[in-house]
Amino acid sequence: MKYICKIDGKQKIDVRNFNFYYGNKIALKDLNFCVKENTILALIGPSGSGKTTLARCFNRMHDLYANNRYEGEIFIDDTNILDPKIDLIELRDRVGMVFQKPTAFPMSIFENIAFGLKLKGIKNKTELKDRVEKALKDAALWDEVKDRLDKLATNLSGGQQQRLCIARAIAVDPEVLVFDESTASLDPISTSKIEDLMVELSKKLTIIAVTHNLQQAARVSEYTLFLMDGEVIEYDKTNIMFTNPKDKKTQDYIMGRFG
Ligand SMILES: Nc1ncnc2c1ncn2[C@@H]1O[C@H](COP(=O)(O)OP(=O)(O)OP(=O)(O)O)[C@@H](O)[C@H]1O
Repeated sequence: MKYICKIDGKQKIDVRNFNFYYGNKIALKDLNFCVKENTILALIGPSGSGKTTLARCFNRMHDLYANNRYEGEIFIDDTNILDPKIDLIELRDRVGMVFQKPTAFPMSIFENIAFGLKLKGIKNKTELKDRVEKALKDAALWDEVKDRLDKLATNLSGGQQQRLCIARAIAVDPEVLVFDESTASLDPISTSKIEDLMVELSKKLTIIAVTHNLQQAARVSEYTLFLMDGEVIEYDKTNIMFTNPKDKKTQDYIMGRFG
């Protein structure tokens, strides 16, 4: 696979000669591509193609299991995040993740957001309050929860909990935000709110969004990367890929012939 970097803007992420293994099993093969800054890249592909595996490489989540192995390089700006010397806590502040299932912690709405800030060593009450408020505003949740910040977050609706997870992720000022099927368990109205939020957030940070929903990829992303069997089959501007896919496999997938 040749190196793909035909973005029309500043590059934020650069993936080079990258392979990923679960034990002896190779799950991502010879990935070479870059991601434009302050935009949304959609990762699409059939079930088992490696989308989640790739998403989890950007903040080294796979390090939780000893048999997982990365090869090659992933640069975020000038830092190779696969360098063994990298501080993983710092990396996970730079690269936030929002998962498929909303995961509010069983504590108050305020504490859900303050949690990560306190871990970063922020103790000043006024600063905590201001940053929690800003994160909730940026996640378009503030108006719905401002009068009940001390109430249990797990009582919020699924869509609200997902926006709470986004608020928690953005509270620590990440540069990159990875959404892994983050609207898959939500109703259409909540999905639409999250999509609007993704587009708004992408003005300030770089978003990678795994999705099975091709309409969603078409609605929100500027670029799309199509994966199959752990390989990049095609990478292009979304409007080009969806109207004029070059590879037969991409055409078949987009036409709903498999996956
Ligand atoms: N922990 C693991 N150990 C071994 N193999 C795994 C593990 N997790 C995923 N895989 C394998 O890696 C490949 C890629 O899986 P991955 O979950 O990344 O695909 P995906 O495109 O996200 O699929 P889906 O759309 O169904 O979520 C699959 O063959 C899967 O079986």
